[in-house]
Amino acid sequence: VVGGEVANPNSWPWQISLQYQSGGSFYHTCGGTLIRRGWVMTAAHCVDRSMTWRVVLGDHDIYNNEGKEQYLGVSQVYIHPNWNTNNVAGGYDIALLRLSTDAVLSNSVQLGVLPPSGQVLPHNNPCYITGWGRTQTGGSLSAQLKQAYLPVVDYNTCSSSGWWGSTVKSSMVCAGGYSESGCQGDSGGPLNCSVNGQWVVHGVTSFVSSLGCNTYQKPTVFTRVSAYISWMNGIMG
Ligand SMILES: CC(C)c1ccc(NC(=O)[C@H](Cc2ccccc2)NC(=O)[C@H](CCCC[NH3+])NC(=O)C(F)(F)F)cc1
Repeated sequence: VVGGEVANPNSWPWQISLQYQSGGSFYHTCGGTLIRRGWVMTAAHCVDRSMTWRVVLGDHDIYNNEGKEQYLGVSQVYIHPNWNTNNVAGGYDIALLRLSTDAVLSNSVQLGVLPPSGQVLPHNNPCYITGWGRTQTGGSLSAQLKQAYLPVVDYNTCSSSGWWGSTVKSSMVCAGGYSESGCQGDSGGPLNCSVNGQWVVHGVTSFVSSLGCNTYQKPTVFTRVSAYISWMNGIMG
């Protein structure tokens, strides 16, 4: 996350850290959202290499154990069938992870609320991106979870020339586009939008400009969760 601030610990209790094993250690690679006690939603581009994954719930500082963390294995990865790893602009950047054991819910570990199928938010709807991603283009990951205010940029604006043009599809959500943005390592995490006074996870962090994370008029682009509700229900049952 470029800009914004460090979040209050566990104030986004559905945010997870997706980590891969290398040698004897695990490393943060993406964010995700706990959507059922046994299921995590993330980006397809996060899991299109087969690795040994783990999900960390209730985390704040990814480099220190503060006692509220739950470390769960991943028993199955479901990548959207239309995802094309060579074309993030094609959309379908969404995947579900079946956890090897169910999460134990608490103040620090809660389920994210998903939108109704088809819901599209208006321009400037208040949202926050959260994640442990780089804090500058080419920078390093954030040790502590960060948040940044990223209001919705409607499709009409986001797909206009000078903005993302035809790279962005209506199955995506744009947000931000000024000084705050997502960045590498935020992928797969939630776009948390305020709808009728409730936080709803409307996006899965997908891509930023290859010119740099907080590029002017290239808002962070998210998979629009409300376009994939029926696919997810088909997988999770
Ligand atoms: C034109 C279109 C096909 C397109 C192609 C690539 C991108 N962006 C990218 O590829 C930038 C590259 C980058 C590197 C370093 C610093 C900043 C940006 N990376 C990204 O946007 C990666 C997703 C890559 C998926 C493709 N394997 N996502 C993210 O970094 C995140 F966190 F914002 F979600 C954006 C659009």
